[in-house]
Amino acid sequence: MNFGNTPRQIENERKRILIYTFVIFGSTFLSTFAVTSFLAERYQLGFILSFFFVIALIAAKATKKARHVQPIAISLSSLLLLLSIYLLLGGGAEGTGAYWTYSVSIFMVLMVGPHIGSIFMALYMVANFMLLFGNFEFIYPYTDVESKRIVISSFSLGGLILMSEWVRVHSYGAISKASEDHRQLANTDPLTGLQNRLGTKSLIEAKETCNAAIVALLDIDHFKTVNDAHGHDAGDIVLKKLANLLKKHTKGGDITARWGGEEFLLVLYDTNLCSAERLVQKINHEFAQYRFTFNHQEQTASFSAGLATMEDSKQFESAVSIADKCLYKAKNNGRNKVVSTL
Ligand SMILES: Nc1nc2c(ncn2[C@@H]2O[C@H](COP(=O)(O)OP(=O)(O)OP(=O)(O)O)[C@@H](O)[C@H]2O)c(=O)[nH]1
Repeated sequence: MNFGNTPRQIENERKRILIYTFVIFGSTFLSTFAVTSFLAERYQLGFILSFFFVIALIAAKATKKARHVQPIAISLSSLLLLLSIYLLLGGGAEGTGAYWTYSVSIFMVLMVGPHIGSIFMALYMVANFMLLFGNFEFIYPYTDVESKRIVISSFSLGGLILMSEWVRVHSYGAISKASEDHRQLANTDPLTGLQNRLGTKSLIEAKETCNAAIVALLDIDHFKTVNDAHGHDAGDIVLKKLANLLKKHTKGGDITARWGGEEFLLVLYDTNLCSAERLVQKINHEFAQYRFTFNHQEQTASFSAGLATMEDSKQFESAVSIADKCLYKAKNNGRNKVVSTL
């Protein structure tokens, strides 16, 4: 059984299963009681139950095809509300119909969830109260004691099911949020707020395979000397400055990551090697121009970069490896350089 990954998909699959459950149990009961009603010459009840049996089968077929099952769930719940009212009114077989409305009303709420379910349950309760205490001529002649028992038990059952649905939805929301927060934490570099390796790989995997891009690997030059001269906190400031520059110069769809230590990675979409090289040169220039002040001393920093083309997501690892070779050349050629496969 696959419930999907997002809260929406999980909720959709939950409803799909509930509809199938209704179809399996409902159609068994409906068909059995339809036959017994016909045999007992309760033709109206027999026809109504047969109608709901057919509806259950149609719902099963529609649910199989539908991507989003909420409209089917709402339609079924509306029909179940009508079935409850009919059973209350007619009394089913010798007044037992009212008791069947308990399970029908539970299904009605479970299928649509607590928000819309509250409306259906409220309508059911109002109908229940009005029909049983309204002294109407057309309703099955329940005794006073029966009416009170049915109203009280259906109200307490309705309240309980709504409360448990609200608790389920809210606790489930909290679990989803906690799991999303953990996923974010696992995919993000805490110092710079950029993607880390894990986050980058999952973003790459999520992309269409045909997405071509340019991969750029950037490494701060002589970063150890910044740490040694001014301390680790000063080094962190340099890392954050470069991270902010990378964020500033990249677009929403691009990937900006801290690849490790003083190494950064860009995956630039909708561009070519030439334009990407110009962009990295521009970032390089801006970074080199920046004056840091550590312990009343001015300090500059630079980076070297290597760029390679990635034809599709599957080539990511090999593109990083080629970009790394270009980066190595940039370092060997005196640093503060951008080298591509051009
Ligand atoms: N401040 C700080 N330093 C870090 C962090 N991660 C790695 N480093 C430091 O980055 C330095 C990397 O040094 P090297 O690999 O020798 O590279 P480099 O000094 O930049 O020299 P080249 O790359 O050859 O130009 C090491 O001193 C690490 O301790 C970090 O999160 N914060």
